[in-house]
Amino acid sequence: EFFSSTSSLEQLLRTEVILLSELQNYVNEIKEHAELLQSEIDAIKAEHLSASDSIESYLNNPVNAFRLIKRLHSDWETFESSVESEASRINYLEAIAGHRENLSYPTKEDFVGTALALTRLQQTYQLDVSELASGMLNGVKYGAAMSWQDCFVLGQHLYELRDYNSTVPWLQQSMQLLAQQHYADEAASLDFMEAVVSYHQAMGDYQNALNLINHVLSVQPEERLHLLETRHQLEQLITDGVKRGLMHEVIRRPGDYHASKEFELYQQVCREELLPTPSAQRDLRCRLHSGRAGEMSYQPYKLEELHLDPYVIQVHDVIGLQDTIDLQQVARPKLQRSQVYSLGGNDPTSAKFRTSKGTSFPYEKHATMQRLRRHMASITGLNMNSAEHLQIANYGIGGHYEPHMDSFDATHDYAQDVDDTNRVATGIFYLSDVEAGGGTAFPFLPLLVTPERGSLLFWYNLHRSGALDYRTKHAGCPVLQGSKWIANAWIRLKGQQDIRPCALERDHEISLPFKDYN
Ligand SMILES: O=C(O)CCC(=O)C(=O)O
Ligand SMILES: [Fe+2]
Repeated sequence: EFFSSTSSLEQLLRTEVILLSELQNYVNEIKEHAELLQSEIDAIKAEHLSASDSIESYLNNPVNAFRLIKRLHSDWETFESSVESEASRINYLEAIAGHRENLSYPTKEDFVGTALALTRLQQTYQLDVSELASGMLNGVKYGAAMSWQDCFVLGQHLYELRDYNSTVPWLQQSMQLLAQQHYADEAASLDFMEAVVSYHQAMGDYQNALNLINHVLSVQPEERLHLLETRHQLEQLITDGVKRGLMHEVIRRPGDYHASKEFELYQQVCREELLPTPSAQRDLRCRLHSGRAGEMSYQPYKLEELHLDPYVIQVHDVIGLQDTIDLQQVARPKLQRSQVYSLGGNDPTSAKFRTSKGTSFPYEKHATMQRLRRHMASITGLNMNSAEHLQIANYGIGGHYEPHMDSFDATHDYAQDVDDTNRVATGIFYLSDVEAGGGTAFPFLPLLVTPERGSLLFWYNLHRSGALDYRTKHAGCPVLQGSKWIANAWIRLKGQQDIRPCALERDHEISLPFKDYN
């Protein structure tokens, strides 16, 4: 599976480079073959030219007569068979068949994944489909433009997924691009547009159906009279304000998280529409923190408070560029599609709401990881003996992790867990910058943390009483541009009793309203 991380997409690019060179070989060979045939054609043409002066005297020459007969008797057959058994074609097809076995190819799941990722980006960041299709983001050109076929295939796919609201703008964009092609006025293009009219009609998107019919009729008013009837019906439906069709039939399931208030908050935080209030920011400080004595204290940490209650900090320049590169390098060959613990079950599975690739290591495995552990210990003062393995993850374009708690609720089966206590705190080392999107969002605070290479984001998931602090629900916003690398350090409660003593008073009420916010 390739779509979920940038690292594995590189393999697909390699596949394409090889396929391209095979195709180039094939083209070179057929060009050579074509040149050979051309020289034969030229020779025969020259012969015909000399014959054209006087056909009779030409044919009266026994040599010419022999040559004509010989050509038609055997040469033309040779041409035919040389076309028929063109070695280059066979070589090409054989080479490609061989590559099918050995090279990396995307699967249907990859295709679905990228299509979903594109619409996720479009929806989360409310991108303009025509801008996105033209390879622009916020007015900046970031990539190649999509063709009308690209947009159509994407729209068709979303249609199959019954995401009609996402289908509409892509089909609309596809038809607009088609109308700009030099072959737009040809019958085949207009037939295609007519077919797309039926899609819009079926969805109940009458306005786009009508616009498209009007366009087709404006190009071929005489030939497409059969559309007048449909046009009339559509106009009637629009005037009557009829709401019918697939778009209106999808019933929002009551538990549809993507339609919830919480999810809307999350998306607003990702878009930076929802920012911390000035009063929440007033008491925040940046300070130098010398860290726990005896640990990595040769240089004070640059600690920035992001939120006081719950306590969230970002510590800048904790590890160097080379460390982040090392960790990516070590993780790269081991990346697997990230798993999540699904509700009710303790078996991890891959899910649409978390698309990234990850792998984990015991800290002892690598000197850089041991350094991360000592930094964590020094900065937080917590006992790292109860830390889980370091988890390194990579998100590709559109990669995200929807809002979740890192700590476990009452359904967690500790009997199946190597550790028997909850995750008291989370540390995220950012191993890369992200060019656009991909922030860590806390919808309830509200807070968006920008990934900054070498920095550490840290917060407590639990109240001092040990109860879950629901305000720390957080998410990885979709990556809009770039490749996001993080290393997660989860610290368990065991062994922290003297460091962060349990509060005796009930301190968790404050976060209860966020428990089932939705
Ligand atoms: O990617 C992020 O910014 C957050 C990741 C996260 O929350 C997790 O892996 O548990
Ligand atoms: Fe998390």
